[in-house]
Amino acid sequence: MTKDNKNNKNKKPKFNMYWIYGGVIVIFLAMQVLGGSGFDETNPTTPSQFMTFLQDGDIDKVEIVNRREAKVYLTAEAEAKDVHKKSKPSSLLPSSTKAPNYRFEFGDLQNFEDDIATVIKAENLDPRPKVEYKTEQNLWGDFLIGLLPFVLLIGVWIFIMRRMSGGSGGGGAGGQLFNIGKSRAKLFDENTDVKTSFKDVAGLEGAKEEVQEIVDFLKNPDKYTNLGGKIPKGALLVGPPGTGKTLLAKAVAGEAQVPFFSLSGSDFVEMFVGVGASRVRDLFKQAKEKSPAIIFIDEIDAIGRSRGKNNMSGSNDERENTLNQLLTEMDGFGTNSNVIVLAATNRADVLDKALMRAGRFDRQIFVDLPDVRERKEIFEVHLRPLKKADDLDIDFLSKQTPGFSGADIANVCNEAALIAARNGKKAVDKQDFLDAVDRIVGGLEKKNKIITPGEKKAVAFHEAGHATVSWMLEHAAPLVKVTIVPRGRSLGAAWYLPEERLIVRPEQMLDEMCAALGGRAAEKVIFNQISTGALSDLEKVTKQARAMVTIYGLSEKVGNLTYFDSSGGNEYGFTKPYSEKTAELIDNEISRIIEEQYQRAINLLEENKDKLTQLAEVLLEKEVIFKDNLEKIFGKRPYVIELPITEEIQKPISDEEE
Ligand SMILES: Nc1ncnc2c1ncn2[C@@H]1O[C@H](COP(=O)(O)OP(=O)(O)OP(=O)(O)O)[C@@H](O)[C@H]1O
Ligand SMILES: [Zn+2]
Repeated sequence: MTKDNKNNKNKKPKFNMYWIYGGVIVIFLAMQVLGGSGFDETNPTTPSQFMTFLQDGDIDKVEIVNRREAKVYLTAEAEAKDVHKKSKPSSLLPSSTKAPNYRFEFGDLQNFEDDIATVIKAENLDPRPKVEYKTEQNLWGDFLIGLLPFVLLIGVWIFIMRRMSGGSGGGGAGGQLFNIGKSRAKLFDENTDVKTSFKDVAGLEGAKEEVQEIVDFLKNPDKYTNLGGKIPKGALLVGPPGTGKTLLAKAVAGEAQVPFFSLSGSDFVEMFVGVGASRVRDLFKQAKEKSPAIIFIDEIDAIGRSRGKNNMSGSNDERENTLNQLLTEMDGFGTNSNVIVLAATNRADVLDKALMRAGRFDRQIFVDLPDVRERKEIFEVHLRPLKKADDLDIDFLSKQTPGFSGADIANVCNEAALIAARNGKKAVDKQDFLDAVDRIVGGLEKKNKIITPGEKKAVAFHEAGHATVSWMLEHAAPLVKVTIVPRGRSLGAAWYLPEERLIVRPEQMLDEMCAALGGRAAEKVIFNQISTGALSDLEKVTKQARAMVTIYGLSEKVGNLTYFDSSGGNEYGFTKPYSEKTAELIDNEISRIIEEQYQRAINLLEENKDKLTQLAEVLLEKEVIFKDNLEKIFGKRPYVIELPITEEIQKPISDEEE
């Protein structure tokens, strides 16, 4: 905003504010009167009576209002026959008026919906009773409660507006004020802004294929509707943060050459009653005007969280109203409106089931963390704008970044460029990338952390111990990288490639325990003394051993039984489901298992003391070693771990020592 404008505004006389207050109140009142249903006194009934009517096939339609009240419309026959007379003291309303025959509050929406579905199925009702969802505003309650903070906040807001001079000219503070119910969606126009295409989205083959269909729907809707098919209204992109959900949605818009409305679920939520719902309404109105179009709602969980899971505060009415409005809009627009809603979430499991019903977000598209091959493609995309050294090995980089999301990789590339620039290099080379990866994995390298040479040696042997043992054992996870560079709170770490196993055999568990104990065993073998550095190893091993004995029934002495309770277990937690004698047996078994594996690790390391020492020395010198260094010392690993080709590496397991 220009200076003129600002001055202008400051000159405005004060009474103007009161004028605005008055206007708001009048408009608010009018909205309530026009929009609200008022009070209609229809006969109350109870949920169980309702279920009886439903079973008898006497129900034509149920309207679910505000997710807590049902309005019931009987079928014409039921009304004519005047059945259920006993349950309703006054006469039925004539069927020409559309007032419901009954209304009642049911407790939990989910249960209620389930009950209805069960009855419909059991009775095989035909025609099926209709179930519709509505939002209605309660005339005075919401109004009075909503008004006070509203007025106060408007005061504050106008104050802030005047100072910040935000907004785009014209209306000034007043204009801003009346825009509160307007959607905050960012519009990317097809001609100018939506330039993203599938080429910019690396990997994600499956997801791209699925959204390709949506592109098709948007481009040639007739092709589908001519055959009587219905165009889907929405799809849910589900996946961890930073995996490219927003990118994918944008690419759909770019490929279909349609406008793209983008906003986040939290944009709907304001402290004012009714604002969210009105924003939803406005958003859909805008999108329909520009149709075909895509609406993208990021973080839909902000409004779509299922009811009753996390609300104690009672402040969720507003969120629910917003959700209801969204559902109503999605149900409302015809299949021919050519607006497709894409929504993204990290957690589909917390979403209200109502969102996933047919005709809403009935498609789920999974956007997973990238595997090695996909990571390579993502690197290629983000390396394009960088000046990189000629010998940069992208395969190597993608192998070094298991568990990284697309956003992490974009971050690595950027960070590497910054590091190279800081060091005055002409091109970004391998070392810059490795430093960037380290920085992102474990925070800044603490080069200045005070660690004595003795400590460093101990850490090197400890980590070398892990590496040696896991190299020698068939079922231990193969190592990716070992480091003794202090980082964060840890002095060293080893990264493994975990295998995805569905069924784990005891040999595998034991090998893993042995490898985890390899650190302490190495300290014992080399220095004949142990340290506190193995805390996290011991914790892991103890848990594993306990699980073997008490959960998986893998101890012969305890037998084929489990003390695991899938129903959540004993809520009081002070009685054990076994006797003192068994408790002792369990303890003995746990320590026997651990002791055996410790001894095994010791023996292995005694036998390979020279190699262990060699490895530790390389570690001390280089601080970081990879698989290749291990192969130089030990030769090729005799055991090949067969990894599925595509789904290779999940998150690295890092074993960190305090
Ligand atoms: N598959 C990919 N190909 C290329 N770049 C990607 C990919 N995935 C992510 N990125 C990069 O990461 C950035 C962030 O991704 P995006 O915002 O789409 O993630 P998101 O899944 O929507 O994350 P969030 O759940 O946090 O909203 C993108 O702008 C892009 O630079
Ligand atoms: Zn360790």
